[in-house]
Amino acid sequence: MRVLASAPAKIILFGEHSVVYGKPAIAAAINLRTYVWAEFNEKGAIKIEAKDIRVPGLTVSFSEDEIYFESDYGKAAEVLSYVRQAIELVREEADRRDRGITVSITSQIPVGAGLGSSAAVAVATIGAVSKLLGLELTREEIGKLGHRVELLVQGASSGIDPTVSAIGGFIHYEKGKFEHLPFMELPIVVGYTGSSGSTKELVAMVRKTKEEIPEIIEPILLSMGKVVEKAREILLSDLDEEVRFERLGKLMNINHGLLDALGVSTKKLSELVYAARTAGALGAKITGAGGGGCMYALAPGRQREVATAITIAGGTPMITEISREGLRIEEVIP
Ligand SMILES: Nc1ncnc2c1ncn2[C@@H]1O[C@H](COP(=O)(O)OP(=O)(O)OP(=O)(O)O)[C@@H](O)[C@H]1O
Ligand SMILES: C[C@@](O)(CCO)CC(=O)[O-]
Ligand SMILES: [Mg+2]
Repeated sequence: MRVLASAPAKIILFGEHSVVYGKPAIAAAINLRTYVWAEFNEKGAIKIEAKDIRVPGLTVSFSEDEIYFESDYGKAAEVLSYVRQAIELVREEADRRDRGITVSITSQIPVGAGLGSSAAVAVATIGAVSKLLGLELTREEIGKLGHRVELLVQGASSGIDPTVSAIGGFIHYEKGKFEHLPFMELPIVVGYTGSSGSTKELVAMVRKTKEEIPEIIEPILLSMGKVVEKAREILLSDLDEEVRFERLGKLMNINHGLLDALGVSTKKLSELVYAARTAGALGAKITGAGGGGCMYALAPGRQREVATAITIAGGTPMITEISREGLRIEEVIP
């Protein structure tokens, strides 16, 4: 039997980092996907084929049943740890720790770019392997297992990324609980700096600063939570679209400033943010963990101009759409 599952990337509209400390956040699944094939192998081992993963300084290539690391083994093992943990967790849930499983991954999501590649690969792997082992899990349960994978690998995770990747759509998330927000098309442009940041390292860096100067960092996290609550209120209001976008844009700019204060922006991210605002975006901010990766801009009627400004500033614009669908079982071959 072979199973193909896929799971989407996400953007965090408001509340990254503060969500790790129990504050709310708002996120949406987007139309870039990671695909995972899962099948049994007779060797009782876990085998991972990650055909197109690109991590600076590391090349991993694979043959039928061997994995070659063209750099140090430690780094390669670390890169594949989300997938390995996802498989191990599902084998445990199914009480089939002995079962040999081969997974093969292809992905459209840039890695370490703030678009939730770690959550998408974990969720798609859990989806494919659980189906293979005959476990009946809901999307919500798969999101929770994805959260456990992120906790095991990163040490800290709010769970928002695996939740939105598993269930799809547009959500408000707080302390493991989510609420679907009304589906709406937002006129946004995502700008990719081309460089990556490690969520594990950025979350650890914020924690260290918080421990050093809690009297300064805690009020920032509190403000971020308030920005999210205000954004939710605006999204659920019946305000006129123009006013609504203008207010959301202002909140995005405040949220970006607060993230910058936490130290997770970079020169390039800020350049793309300011280029977008200058080209007429109502708001622009980092999305995801930062340290490189992506920003996004809200630009009703100005998406083309903002995309051009991002290109001129040295970034790669992506016009993305919100994906209603989360985890999908694409194919089951008996
Ligand atoms: N296609 C893939 N195959 C295998 N592992 C992957 C793949 N895509 C991502 N990963 C794993 O996820 C890691 C990147 O996750 P990380 O959380 O640091 O960034 P992200 O999820 O892309 O961004 P963010 O968490 O800010 O949304 C990679 O180093 C690798 O371990
Ligand atoms: C930085 C962070 O808040 C979002 C990463 O997309 C981490 C998390 O919520 O687990
Ligand atoms: Mg991640």
